[in-house]
Amino acid sequence: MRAGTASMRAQGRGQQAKSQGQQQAQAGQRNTFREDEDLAEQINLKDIARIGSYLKPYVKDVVRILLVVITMSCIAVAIPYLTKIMIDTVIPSGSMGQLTALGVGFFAAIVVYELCHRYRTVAITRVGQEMLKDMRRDLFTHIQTLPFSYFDSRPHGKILIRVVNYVNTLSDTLSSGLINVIADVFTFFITLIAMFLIDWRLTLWSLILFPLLVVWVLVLQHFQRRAYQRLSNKQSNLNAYIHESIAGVKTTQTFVREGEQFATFQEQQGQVRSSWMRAVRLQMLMWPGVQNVSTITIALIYYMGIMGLGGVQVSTGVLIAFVGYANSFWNPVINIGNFYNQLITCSAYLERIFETLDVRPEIADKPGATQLPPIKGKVDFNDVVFRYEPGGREILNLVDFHVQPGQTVALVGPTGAGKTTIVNLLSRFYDVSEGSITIDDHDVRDVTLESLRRQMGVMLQDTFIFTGNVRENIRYGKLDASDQEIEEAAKAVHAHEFIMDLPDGYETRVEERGSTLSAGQRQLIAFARVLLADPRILILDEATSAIDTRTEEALQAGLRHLLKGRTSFVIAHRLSTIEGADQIYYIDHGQIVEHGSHEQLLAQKGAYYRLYESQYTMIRDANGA
Ligand SMILES: Nc1ncnc2c1ncn2[C@@H]1O[C@H](COP(=O)(O)OP(=O)(O)OP(=O)(O)O)[C@@H](O)[C@H]1O
Repeated sequence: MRAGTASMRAQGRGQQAKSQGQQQAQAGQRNTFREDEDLAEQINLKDIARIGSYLKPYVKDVVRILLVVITMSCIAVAIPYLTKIMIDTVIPSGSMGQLTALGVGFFAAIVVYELCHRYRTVAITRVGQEMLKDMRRDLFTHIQTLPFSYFDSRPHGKILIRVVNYVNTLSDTLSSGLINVIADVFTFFITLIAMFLIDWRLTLWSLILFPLLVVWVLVLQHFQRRAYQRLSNKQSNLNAYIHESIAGVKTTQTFVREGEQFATFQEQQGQVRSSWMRAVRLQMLMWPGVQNVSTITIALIYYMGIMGLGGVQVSTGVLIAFVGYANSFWNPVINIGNFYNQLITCSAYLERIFETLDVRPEIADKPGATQLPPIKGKVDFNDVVFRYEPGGREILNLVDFHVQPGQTVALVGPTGAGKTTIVNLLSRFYDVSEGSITIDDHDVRDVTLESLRRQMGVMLQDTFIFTGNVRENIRYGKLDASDQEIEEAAKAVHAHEFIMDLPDGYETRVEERGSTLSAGQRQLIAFARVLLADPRILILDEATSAIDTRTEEALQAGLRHLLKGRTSFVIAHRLSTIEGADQIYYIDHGQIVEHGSHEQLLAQKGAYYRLYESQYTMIRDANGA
C-alpha cells in the first residue's frame, strides 16, 4: 500500500479513491486493524464543495436562516454605533426624549436578536441533521452495491465507522459551522466598513496584526490536518479491532485468550488516546493566537486613541464604539478560524466518506447490458481462469464444463480447491480473469446483475439470519409470499416440524445472525428461503453440512421434486448427499481432475473413489465403535 502512495497523491483524491483499492489489490495486500489507511496530503477542496451539494435540497431553509443571521449581524453592528451616539450626542444634550427613544431602541434590538438566535439554532440543527441523514443514506445504499472484493479488502469495522462515527463528526460543522460562517463573513465586512466610516486611521491600526494571524493559522493548519488524519486512522483501527473481537468472542472465550485480546485492545486504545491528545494540543495553539491578537489590538486602539498617536484624534464615544467594533470584528474572525479548524478536522473524515462514495463497483452492469430472459438453465464454463487479485495466484485454472438445463451438478474436492469460487463466479460476485461463463448462451457479464441474480438461488456456507422472526426470514426469498407459501416451502425442506416446536412457531423472534438457533436450524430456514424464491438455477454450497443425517435424508426426499427442472450446483463434503447427481466434478488446485456420475467415478478408482472410500471407512469404523 505504501509503495503506491506517491503516485496516488499526484493523481488527486478523486482518482485516488478508485486507484487505492486497485493498487492494494494488485499488490495482493489487504488492510488490517494494525495498518493505517492512506490519506491525501492536501485538503481536497472538492470535498468541501461536495458538502455544499448536500445543502442544495434545503436552499429555501438556508436562505431563511441567512436572512435571520444577517439581521443579527446588522443588530450587532448597530449597537456600538448607538452607544457612540449615546455618549457623544444624547448624554451631553441631556434630552430625556432622545434618551428614552435610544433606550427603547436598545431593548427592541436585543429582543429581536434573541428571537433570531432561537430560530437560527433550531433551524440550523434541523438542516444539519437532514444533511447528515442524506449523507448516511447515500453511504449505506452505496455500500450495499459494492462487490465482495471491497469487503474482502478491509476489516468491516473500518467500513462501519465511516457510516456511523465519521458522519456524526461532521454534525457540528454541517449544523452550525457552514451557515454561521457565511454570516460571519458578512459581519466581518460590514463591521470593517462601519469602522472605516467612523475613523479610517484607527481601523488601519486595528488591522496591523491581522496578517500575522493569517500566517499563524496557515502554518498550524498543516500540522493540525496531519494530526486529525492520524486520529481518524487510529479510531478506525480501534473500531476494526473491537468489531473483530466481538465477532470472535466465542473463540476467544473457548481458548481463554481474553488477556491477549485485552492487551491488543489497550495498545490500539493507547494509540487513539495519544493521537487525540496531539490533535487537541495543536488545536489549542490556534485559539491563543487569535485571542492574543484580539487583546493586543484592543489595547492598541485604546493607546492610540487616548494618546492621539499616529494622527488619531477621536472622541470618547468613537473610542468606545471602536472597541465594541473591534470585538465584533474579532468575533467573526475567531469563528471563521474555528470553522477552519473544524474543516481541517472534518476533512480527515470527509475524505474517507467520499472515498467510499467514489468507489465504483467493479462488478456492475456494463453500458447497454441487456435483461437476461427467463432462463432454461444451460450453463457453460469456458476455459475459466480466475485470480482474486490482479496478478495474484490463479485460483481456477482453465475450468471448462457444460451443464444442460435441469441437471444436478456436484462439485467435490479437498478444502480450498476452488469449489465455492466456481459458484461465486456463476452468480457474478466476481468476474472471471480469463475465459467466460454463459447461461443459455448469454455471457453473464453482458446481462444486468439484477436479472441474473433474481433467477438464481444461492445458499451459502454461512447462512445469514436477520433480526426479526422466522416467518420474515423465510419471506426474504420472496417479499410478497403469502403465509401459506412460506409454510409450504418450510414443509418441503422439513423445517416446519422444528419451527412448530419453537416457542412462538413462525412468529418466534430470532436475533442477528440467528444466534438463538442451532446451525442446522439456520440452514433449514435458509433452505426454505431459497426455495420460496423459486430460482431456475440453484446453488447449494455446503448447505446441508450442519443438518443431521436423519433430517438430511428427509430433506433430500423433499428436495428431489424441487430440484426437478432446475439446474443445480451442489457442493458437499459429505458424499452421500451428492450420489444422485447427474455429473460430479472433482476439483483439486483449481482444476477439474475427474468428472462423471457417481458410479463412473467409483469405477475409475481415482481421487473420488479414494475420498469415498475414506468416508465410508470412517462411517463404518464409527458404527463399529
Ligand atoms: N476472498 C478471497 N480472497 C482471496 N483468496 C480467496 C478468497 N476466498 C477464497 N480464497 C482462496 O481461494 C482458494 C479457493 O477457495 P474456495 O473457497 O473456492 O475453496 P473451496 O473448494 O470452496 O473450499 P472449502 O471446501 O473449504 O469450502 C483458497 O485457496 C482460498 O484461500
